[in-house]
Amino acid sequence: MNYLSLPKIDLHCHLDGSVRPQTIIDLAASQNLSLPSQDINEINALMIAPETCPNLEEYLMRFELPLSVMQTADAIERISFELFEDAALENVKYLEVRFGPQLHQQQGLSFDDIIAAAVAGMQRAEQKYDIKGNYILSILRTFPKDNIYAVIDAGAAFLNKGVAAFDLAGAELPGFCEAFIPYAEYAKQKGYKITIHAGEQGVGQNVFDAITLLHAQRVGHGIHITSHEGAYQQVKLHNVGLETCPSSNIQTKAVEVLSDHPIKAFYDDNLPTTINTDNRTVSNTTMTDEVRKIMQTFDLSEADYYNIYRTSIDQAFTSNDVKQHLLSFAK
Ligand SMILES: O=c1[nH]cnc2c1ncn2[C@@H]1O[C@H](CO)[C@@H](O)[C@H]1O
Ligand SMILES: [Zn+2]
Repeated sequence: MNYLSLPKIDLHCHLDGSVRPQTIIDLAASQNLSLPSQDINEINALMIAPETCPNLEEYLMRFELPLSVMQTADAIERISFELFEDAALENVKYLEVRFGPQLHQQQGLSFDDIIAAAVAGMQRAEQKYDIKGNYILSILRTFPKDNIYAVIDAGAAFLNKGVAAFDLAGAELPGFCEAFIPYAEYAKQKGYKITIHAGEQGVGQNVFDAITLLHAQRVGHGIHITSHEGAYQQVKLHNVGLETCPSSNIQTKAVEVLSDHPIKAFYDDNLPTTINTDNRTVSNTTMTDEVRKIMQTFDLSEADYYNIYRTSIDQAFTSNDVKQHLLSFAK
């Protein structure tokens, strides 16, 4: 099977976790920032999370270095373009990228500038390559909540013009959802779609809460629904898309080894299961690698792959026109 040439869809990919190492070196030089090293291999090693981190927090430390160079509009535009370019060159036909606008204000950029730059980079790539995309705005769960409405308001101007959805990311504690009910409600009213990181490090109850309290239409990872019958049934009942990210799930110890990943059981039980990268640099992966790993580990056929591809189309936060275009690549 030629995994590179398969048409692919990535619904869960973080901008700051997918920066090219060489771009970090270039941007640090042009921004007069000092780096721990100028050697591309050492920069790469600093950004790639170990094969198994003790926990999600250890994994999340890898984002500091890329974020240090992502504090200007030009840098964000470039990194956004390059991510869509990298994906297009491996036949990703549709890509939803998420990032946290709150993480890009170290030099005073406004939320509007930050979101506009990310969208502009995506649109430049859409002109050049056969790829379409949308942005998802991630709120950091561990950050002060005082500017969440401002992020939602700034992003609302880009809805249907490059921004599609609202997300919660960062460290996952049991019971985190309740504190975010008013923000998810507000985002929904403004017209955002909703996806929430849940059931990754935290308990299955978080997935149940994300669906029932925060209107999640998809969940990031969702692994721990395996040990929570109520959450499992909610996913099934409401056709909630499971954005699984196999390599990342091993690194953060959401699962021990790939053969233990519940993705095949989810697929066999007709849950809306998708394959995604999470972080191309931090997880040292590509969509081609993720698809290959899952297909080989679980002995999936080409027909199985296209079932998953069609589920990704169904779950994508995009227009019917784009969905029709994506279906044209399906077998
Ligand atoms: O797998 C993950 N689980 C939870 N949070 C994550 C994951 N990957 C990245 N981020 C967080 O999302 C922020 C915005 O992109 C990143 O800076 C990182 O803190
Ligand atoms: Zn993620």
